[in-house]
Amino acid sequence: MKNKESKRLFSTYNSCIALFRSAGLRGTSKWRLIDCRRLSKSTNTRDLWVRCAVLTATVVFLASMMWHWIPQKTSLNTEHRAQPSSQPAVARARCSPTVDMHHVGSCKPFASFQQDCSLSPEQAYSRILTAAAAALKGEKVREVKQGNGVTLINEYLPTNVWVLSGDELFVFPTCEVGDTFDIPLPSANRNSIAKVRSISPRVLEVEDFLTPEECHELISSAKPLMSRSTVSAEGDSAVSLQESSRTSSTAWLPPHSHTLANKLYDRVSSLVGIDFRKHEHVVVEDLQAIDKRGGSSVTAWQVLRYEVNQHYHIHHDYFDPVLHRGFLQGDGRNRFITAFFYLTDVERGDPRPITDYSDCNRGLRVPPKRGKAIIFYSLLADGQRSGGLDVASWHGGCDVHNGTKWAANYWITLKGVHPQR
Ligand SMILES: O=C(O)CCC(=O)C(=O)O
Ligand SMILES: [Fe+2]
Repeated sequence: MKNKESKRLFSTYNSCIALFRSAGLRGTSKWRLIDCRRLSKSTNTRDLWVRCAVLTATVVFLASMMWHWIPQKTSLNTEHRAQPSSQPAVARARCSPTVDMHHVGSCKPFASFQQDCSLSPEQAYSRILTAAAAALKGEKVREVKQGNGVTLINEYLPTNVWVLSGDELFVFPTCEVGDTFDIPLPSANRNSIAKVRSISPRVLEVEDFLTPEECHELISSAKPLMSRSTVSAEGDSAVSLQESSRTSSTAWLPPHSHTLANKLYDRVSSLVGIDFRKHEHVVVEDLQAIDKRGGSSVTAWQVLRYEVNQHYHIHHDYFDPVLHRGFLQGDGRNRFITAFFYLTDVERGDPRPITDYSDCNRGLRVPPKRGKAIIFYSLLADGQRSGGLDVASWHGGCDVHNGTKWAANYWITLKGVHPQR
């Protein structure tokens, strides 16, 4: 009897273990609820089998639920990660139901547009082109940009957009001093922040636009080529004069620095929101563009060096039709944007104004800082084709008090403009 009983207990225990094993589990003493040893000691065998079967079925059921749940959770994660590429989260945030449309550089909208946020970004973009053309009475609308100069293709429209007609070029809207724009610089694989420093003239400042290594490379390429800076003679801009108003030294960078210059060409293009390659009437100015007699091959970089007490008195970068009539004949070229770069930190004794309207104690000051870019406009945004000059763009480089100031000019020039005064 004892033997029979122990056989029964043994077989109950084994069956219990077998059941759990088939469910991929272990019936151990740790798991009180499904402890095979305890179950096998029970005298009511049928009851034991029923309890054991119910427990096993529960465990199998729970296990299979978990089995399905884990892969499901993983696939949800995958979907979540995939979201940015299909862009619904980003695009929805950009979908403003009301979009104000502006002319280039303008802070006042000329029309508003009710957007259907259920449309795809492409459809939304093509609808705004149509709406802008209708609002502009059929004018040929070319492009719609955000405030930072980025074309709004494949994105829903934000609250404010800038509409470009014909061959109009993007101009930063300088609505409030301190406004900032996130500027993507694909050629540098990073973004920069452009900060509005002045509304009129339009002046924006961008910290760390150039890396310290790039500043160093521009300086060392220019160093052996420096000569006294000149100004264009009134009446004949092809004639360069040494004047007491500009006492710095200048070098136009030679082609051996083209690798850096080419890289920076694209970066400056992104900075000002204009694809230079796409517009025939946009040229970056090099020495030959100014000097009709030709000259050696150079890039668009004009590097400047100011020693103590050297300066460039206030002036305009545009060519005034009254003073430079000869120069403006031909292809009617004039400076539109000055991109100006500081290549060194100039030691600060007392604060020194750098950009100024009348004298060095008044006006907007932009302290030199290595890598910083300044953008300002010499032509009015709405006068790009007529050459509407922005008289407010007076500026200068004040006397350096301490150390050496290295800087560079990069002029974005338009062809075929007809200046008015
Ligand atoms: O050096 C500066 O701060 C200004 C230079 C300048 O305005 C120029 O070279 O046209
Ligand atoms: Fe200037």
